[in-house]
Amino acid sequence: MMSLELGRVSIRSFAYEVVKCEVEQRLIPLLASYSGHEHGDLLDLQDVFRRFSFDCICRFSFGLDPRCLRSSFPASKFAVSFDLASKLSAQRAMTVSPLVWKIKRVLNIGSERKLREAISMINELALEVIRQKRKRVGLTTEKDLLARFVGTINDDTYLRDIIVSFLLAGRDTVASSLTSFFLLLATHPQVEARIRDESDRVIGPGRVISSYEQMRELHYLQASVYESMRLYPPIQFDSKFCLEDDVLPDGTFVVKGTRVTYHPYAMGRMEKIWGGDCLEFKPERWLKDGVFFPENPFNYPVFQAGRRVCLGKEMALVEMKTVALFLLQRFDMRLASPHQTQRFSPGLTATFSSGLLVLVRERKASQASDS
Ligand code: HEM
Repeated sequence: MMSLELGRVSIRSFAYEVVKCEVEQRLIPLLASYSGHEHGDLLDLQDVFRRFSFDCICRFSFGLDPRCLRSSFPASKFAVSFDLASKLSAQRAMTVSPLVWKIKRVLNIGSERKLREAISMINELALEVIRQKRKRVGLTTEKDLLARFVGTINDDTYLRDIIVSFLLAGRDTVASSLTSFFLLLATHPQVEARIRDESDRVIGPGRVISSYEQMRELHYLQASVYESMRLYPPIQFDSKFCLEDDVLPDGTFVVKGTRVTYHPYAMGRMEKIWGGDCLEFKPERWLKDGVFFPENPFNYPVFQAGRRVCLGKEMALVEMKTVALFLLQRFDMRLASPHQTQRFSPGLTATFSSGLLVLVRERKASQASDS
């Protein structure tokens, strides 16, 4: 049901409207307020994109606006509880023995107590949003996911779990993909220039994209986004547990109960799949005669593959491409420490441990239209 709904053009257009509004009304003004400080304020783009993606996914899923991206950088209760719950869950997954957290959970102490409190805060807020939404059924023309489902799903707890899983799935992943994309653009100015050229050719010099449909013609941009996630997949590895004895396509026998892990980060850097230049950032590898050509998803499992493929893939691509188009047209960004090696923090989603500090400069009107 959810995949059918997300496959509709109307929901993709709605995703585009949400993202465009957040970009124009919050992201651009925020970056503009940081531009012009030649040696001045550095902006942590990773933090900005986390706030941005939380606002977007909440508006898309619930029709709720946590306003995390206002320039005062307010801390939303919802976002703080989300952060805490994600961090504590990741820590659980990394403990040597699950026995430790299981005992803490039974005794309701330490990290398990904090996790329980954070989850109940999220659940309360989510249920309140659902109750409010039910009151408005038939009275408004809201287009978010929740509004599409309140009429057909009567079980509030089930509805809450669907929506919360969307927030979880669609926040840090998008923030991570945007952060590494802008890192790669900052270190590959020739790719940045080609994205601007393509945008000028398809959309028009100095003009901003006006519809979701226009985006389909931007093949080089699509290739750049895919290429960036090949090198920096937001979910670097993922595990599944085998329910029954099984045999993998290469003939490997897997006994029931085995944990099987696939590793998109390693796969994205394998010569066997991508050739000798696998470590280079080369969007061209995704183009045939200038047209984007997708790789077999089993070789590129960034959104997973098969029946449990990511349901928000299109929304994620819309978000990334919209942000790229608007920001590249308006700003130049330089890394504060161009030679710094980025290290990842431990966690469920790839995050740079020192953020991504940049200097922002607004492009002159002439540059923006002649690029
Ligand atoms: C670049 C951004 C994203 C990446 C790389 C990504 C990747 C993935 C991956 C690898 C999975 C499979 C996880 C598993 O089964 O263990 C997944 C599942 C999922 N994703 Fe995404 N995702 C992204 C953005 C989004 C967004 C924006 C949304 C929501 C609008 C979303 C919604 C979902 C949902 C609902 C599932 C669960 C599907 C199921 O269990 O059948 N994702 N995603």
